[in-house]
Amino acid sequence: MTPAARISAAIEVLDHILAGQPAEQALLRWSRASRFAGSGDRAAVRDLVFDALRCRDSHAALGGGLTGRGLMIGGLRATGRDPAEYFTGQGHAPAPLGPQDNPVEDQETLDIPDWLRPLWDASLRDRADDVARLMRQRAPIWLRVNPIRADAAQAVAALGQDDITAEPDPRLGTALRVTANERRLSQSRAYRDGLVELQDLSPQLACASLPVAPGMRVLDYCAGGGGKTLAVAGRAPDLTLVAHDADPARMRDLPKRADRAGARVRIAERPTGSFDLVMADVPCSGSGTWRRTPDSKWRLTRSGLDDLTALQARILRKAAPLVGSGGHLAYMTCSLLDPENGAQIDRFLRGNPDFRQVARHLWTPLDAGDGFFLALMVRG
Ligand SMILES: C[S@@+](CC[C@H](N)C(=O)[O-])C[C@H]1O[C@@H](n2cnc3c(N)ncnc32)[C@H](O)[C@@H]1O
Repeated sequence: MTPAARISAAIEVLDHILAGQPAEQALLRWSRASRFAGSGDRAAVRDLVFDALRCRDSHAALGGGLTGRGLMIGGLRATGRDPAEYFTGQGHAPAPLGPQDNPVEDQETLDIPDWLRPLWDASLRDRADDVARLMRQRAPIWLRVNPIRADAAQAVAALGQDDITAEPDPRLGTALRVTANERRLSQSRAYRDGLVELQDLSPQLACASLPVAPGMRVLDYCAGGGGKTLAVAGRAPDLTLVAHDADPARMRDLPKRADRAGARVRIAERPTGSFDLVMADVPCSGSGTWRRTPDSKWRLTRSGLDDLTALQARILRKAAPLVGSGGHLAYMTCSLLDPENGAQIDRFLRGNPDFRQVARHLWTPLDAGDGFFLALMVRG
């Protein structure tokens, strides 16, 4: 496909997304209907669509309006290119520019939804504008080296065999930042043999800070695919690791992932007893990961956020009794919003005087990874 034909395809996909279709579904639908598109075309169209969604309002203003066409025109102007070179109407290129495609005046925006802006500012304070600006960019790809299988140098060498380059991060010995050929990861030997897992830097830093010691009983109360379970698995020997999720189907791949990683994990539908560490990586707005899933930025609503905070409070109520005396409760979100983070934990601590907070941290993209929140509490 020519660059102009890719733009036409992105316009079509974006129009479906703007009409309410989730981004992944709209892309899949387009790719199924476009057998002529090769893997390079599919990746390029995906990038165009996600770049546009990250900067939805500012690109719409630059491109004459909130349509797929407006987003593509605005995106070209934002990067200093002349849309007229692509919008020629020839072949599969979009129709030539007209007066309706002129920029709209006075649309100053940092691409945070209007209703959310006050909450965003209150949550991030003096970092609010800088974090909003970073949310308009692509996120770097991070890997976690699995210490059960390899050290960082061995993992880098194994990735190199598949021409994937990655650099260790000075902040954490197990964190690698991928610098080339990230799309080869899932087929690489290093990944297939469990030397590395895809995991953003911020949750890696959070998991590395948890109190984990040999022989401990650890419960991952919201295990999902097991990203946090496996991050803890490599931290100490002889752990009893139990994974739970209200939706067991979410843990379907966990046994296979654990095998690949060389970790022993027991799945529990109804966890009982007491644990030295209970992790609650709760469902959240995902506002810390909006660089990777930019359509969710525009889908979040006030009532959706209220539903999430109520669910988070219920999960905390259920997880807390499973923490043994002297044990820890680690509450985590990939959100940057205070109602899901600090305010949630303040309310929990007020209602549960047997818990005391020992650490609280909010990572933001200013730290290079996604937005991520951790509150660590001890019981008794
Ligand atoms: C943010 S995801 C977890 C991601 C996972 N920890 C990881 O690292 O891959 C939140 C998970 O909480 C689960 N969940 C939702 N409600 C729950 C509840 N009441 N109790 C336990 N888990 C719940 C969801 O099914 C979802 O898998």
